[in-house]
Amino acid sequence: MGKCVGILALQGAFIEHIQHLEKCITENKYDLSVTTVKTPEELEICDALIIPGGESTSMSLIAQRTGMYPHLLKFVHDPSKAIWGTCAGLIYLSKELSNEKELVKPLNLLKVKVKRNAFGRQAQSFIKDCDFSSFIPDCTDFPTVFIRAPVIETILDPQEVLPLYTLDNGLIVAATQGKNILATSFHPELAENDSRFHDWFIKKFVLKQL
Ligand SMILES: NC(=O)CC[C@H](N)C(=O)O
Repeated sequence: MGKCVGILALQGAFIEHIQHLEKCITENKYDLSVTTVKTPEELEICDALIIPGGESTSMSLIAQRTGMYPHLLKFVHDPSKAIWGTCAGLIYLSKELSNEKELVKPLNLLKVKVKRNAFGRQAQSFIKDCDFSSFIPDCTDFPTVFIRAPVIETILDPQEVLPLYTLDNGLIVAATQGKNILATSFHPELAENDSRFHDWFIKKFVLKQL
């Protein structure tokens, strides 16, 4: 039976992730299914989990109030699962927050210290063409969306966490940990009609073909 990719749907931009994944599955005939995850039963059937962008404070509070927190904690710490956090998802996966941390109880997985809203507020959001060809073949011009984005301020375990993409000013905005964890401070799910990032995630982290 094919693997199942879950998208945490407590809060935030989960629909866009589903649309990209379904496009990749249809176009490449991957033996994969996609499901939203709001309950422990939905999480149980997943081999991978994407934690979307949104608001990490809200996501954290909802996870605690609905009783999902311990289930998420167990799932993301299982090394057989593929995990990807985008923006608020990156914050929620991290071990340490350097600011605005009062109401967030993170999943304590990604061995980094993260700064929330590192580029300022909503008005300072931006889209930038980024060259991801060092890890996605021929992807030199990915329309990369940053919305009140965090940055990885410190890598706490350089043996395990590798920077994947760094902006010209030296800020780390994407990283991997081991072979199963990906974190991006930007939103590949908001790239219109461009599913190259999702396709790479499927191939490298879910199907482990790369
Ligand atoms: N686009 C986003 O996911 C924003 C993240 C938000 N600024 C937070 O701190 O949770």
